[in-house]
Amino acid sequence: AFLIALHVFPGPSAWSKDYPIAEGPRQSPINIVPDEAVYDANLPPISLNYDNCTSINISNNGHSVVVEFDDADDRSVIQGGPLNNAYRLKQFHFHWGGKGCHGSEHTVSGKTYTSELHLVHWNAARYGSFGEAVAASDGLAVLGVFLEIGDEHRGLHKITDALYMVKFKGTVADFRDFNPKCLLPRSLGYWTYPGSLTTPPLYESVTWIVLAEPIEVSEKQMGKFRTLLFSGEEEEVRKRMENNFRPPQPLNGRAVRSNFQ
Ligand SMILES: NS(=O)(=O)c1ccc(C(=O)NCc2c(F)c(F)c(F)c(F)c2F)cc1
Ligand SMILES: [Zn+2]
Repeated sequence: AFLIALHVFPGPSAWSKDYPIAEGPRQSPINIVPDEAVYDANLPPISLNYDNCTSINISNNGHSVVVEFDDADDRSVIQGGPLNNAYRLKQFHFHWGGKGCHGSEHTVSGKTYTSELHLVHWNAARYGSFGEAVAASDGLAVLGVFLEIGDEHRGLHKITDALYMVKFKGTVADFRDFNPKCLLPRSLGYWTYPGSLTTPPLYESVTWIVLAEPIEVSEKQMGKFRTLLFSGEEEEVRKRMENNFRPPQPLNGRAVRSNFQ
């Protein structure tokens, strides 16, 4: 049964067969070791300008739940930090576990969090579309935010209350006027390193910016993520969407820098 499972829905360990870059030099996620991170006093703060962002929809793509934004102009961008120009917000999505405290993609000295939010931005100063930027070494900037179990998160409610509309793979629903700024922790202290997409095609095109301070969400809110399904409405076998995270990959000598001591 295990071998059938591996064949039917190949997990991360099987990706290198179809995507040899899975064993490339700058893969993500990684285990971040704060004591080995290089404090870089020249790293400016991250600047997020989401005030005029336009969310469009929320969808279940069979891997995660994704909120897409209108990226036709520079209305919502991230800049500063390790970035040489403004990167446009395209979408955000989450990775999470089953019950318990694993589920994040990045780990911190081996510690896993219950979930990880990824805000995906692309370099519109240099590339004409997300599809073009996604394969370029400086094409993407992903802001990672850890989620840990604690008090209920008021900003997350709008998302968890919409999940019932996108239970099945391939479902999409309107999702307007959501500003992801409410999902950020108080501090924007971060680690940054050159990495990749954490799902196929695993392109090594991501400047990762991982915030050190987690946000708190309740077990009840996380439970709603686990009511999503990997499977489509027509499939007879229902597979709960959980554990959609890739484990940490070799650092291969990359420097992880921090803007805090
Ligand atoms: N977990 S993460 O590292 O933050 C991550 C971020 C974005 C994507 C993504 O956009 N995939 C779909 C996708 C592609 F993978 C493409 F290569 C492409 F050209 C697309 F247009 C596209 F939507 C995958 C993983
Ligand atoms: Zn992700």
